[in-house]
Amino acid sequence: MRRRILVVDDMEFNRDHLRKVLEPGGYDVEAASSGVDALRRMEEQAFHLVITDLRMPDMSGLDLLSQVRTRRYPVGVIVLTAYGDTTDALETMKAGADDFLTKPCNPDHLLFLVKRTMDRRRLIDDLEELRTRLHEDYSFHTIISKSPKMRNIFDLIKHVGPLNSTVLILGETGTGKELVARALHAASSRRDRPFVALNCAVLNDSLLESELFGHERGAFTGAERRKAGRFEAANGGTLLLDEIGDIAPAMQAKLLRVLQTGVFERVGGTESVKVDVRIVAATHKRLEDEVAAGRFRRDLFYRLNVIRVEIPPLRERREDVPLLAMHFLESSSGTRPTAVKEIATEAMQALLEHDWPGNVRELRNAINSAAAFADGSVIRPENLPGSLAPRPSRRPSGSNLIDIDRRLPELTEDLVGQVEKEYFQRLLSEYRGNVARCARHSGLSRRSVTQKLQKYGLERTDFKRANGRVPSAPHEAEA
Ligand SMILES: Nc1ncnc2c1ncn2[C@@H]1O[C@H](COP(=O)(O)OP(=O)(O)OP(=O)(O)O)[C@@H](O)[C@H]1O
Repeated sequence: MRRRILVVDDMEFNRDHLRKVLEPGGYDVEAASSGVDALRRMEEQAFHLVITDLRMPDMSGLDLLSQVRTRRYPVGVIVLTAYGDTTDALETMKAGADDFLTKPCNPDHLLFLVKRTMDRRRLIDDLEELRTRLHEDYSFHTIISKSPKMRNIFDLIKHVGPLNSTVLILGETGTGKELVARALHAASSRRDRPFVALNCAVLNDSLLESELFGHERGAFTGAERRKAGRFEAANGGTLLLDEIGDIAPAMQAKLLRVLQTGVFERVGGTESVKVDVRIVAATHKRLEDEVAAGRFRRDLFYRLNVIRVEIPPLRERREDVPLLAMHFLESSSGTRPTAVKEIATEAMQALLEHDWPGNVRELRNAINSAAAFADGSVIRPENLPGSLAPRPSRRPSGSNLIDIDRRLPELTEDLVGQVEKEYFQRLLSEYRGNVARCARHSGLSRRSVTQKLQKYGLERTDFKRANGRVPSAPHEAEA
């Protein structure tokens, strides 16, 4: 589907100019001669983007922007400002514009910003759609993902959730194992009964035993009353045994017995207690290796490994990074006085390139901390934790706000240059140096792509063997 853009300008010449650039770029363009005219058209049909002039006689671009945001039209807005007017540029961003562009517009720059804004908007729409779908389909805890591997897991949850079978969840730390366990519980008929979780790795053997099975009065010093364990607490519901790969052999034997018979005794007691509990076990370890090494009982492994869910690490589903980042940004903004609403392209690039050894938890923490450090409504690369910080040369020098204000056009151009260069590096990498395919993907002509490669000193032959990763620029590799 071609994307629809509404151009708003009181000068016919400017409207025509924008149309001439945007239509060959693959967009459908409608033009309005005033803010009022624009709002009327938006009532009648949906647009993907509005590009508006700032200064217009009846209603200014800022007023139009404020109407668009008040009426909650799901549309990106780019404002055209006069060259060198940094105050206007800042005002428009503060008022909620997605971007601004100084006049006269450079066609390539305009197309680049339009695509970037549309991509960002699409991300927000995807997130909304995912949320609605998750709510409708599963109505369980919010697991944000659009990766095919995770979607297979969603299907699995839907199918095996209602069964009583034991489930083994494998995945690195922070990949969302507990979320999946909760989702399984929510998808079962046990959903109105308790979901109980216990991290088996943090307790020593005897504490773990009494936590799991409870104890009788006087079972050990300090046991003044009978206490039910997690198995009893989870009766009728689901028990998540987290880090199951860390439990000692004696405890493995006791667990096996409960799984076989559904019966156990409290510590210090002789009475048999019978419970109806669905077991979900999780671990970051490769349990087969533990079995092979003699550290984990083979029979217990088979008991647990009835249905198996393997959650991929975040670095193997990088397409989830922007969605998750926006999700955490939105959920963290509720507690802050000034909402941080956006992640600058360069910061998003750093997020996309990081390997995330702590997976989604690390990403959540990074976004929360970056939002706390952000100066305005945008997370910039320098707000990210140290492990993600970009090379110092990318940062705008001069921390003084007035200095930055003065240099905003230059800094913006610089930043756009960096982003554009990275964009073309990624394109080349994705299409292994094939200019025709890069052109098709970006919507630019082959000639424009070739010019960009020359501008940024990119050699397409360097990318012929690249496989999805951006090779370092020659000077960076030497550094
Ligand atoms: N797909 C996801 N969508 C939204 N939030 C997620 C997702 N995956 C993980 N999270 C969040 O990341 C954090 C870590 O998730 P969780 O505790 O489920 O991971 P885990 O694999 O059980 O970690 P560990 O092995 O360290 O116990 C939680 O705050 C969780 O809500």
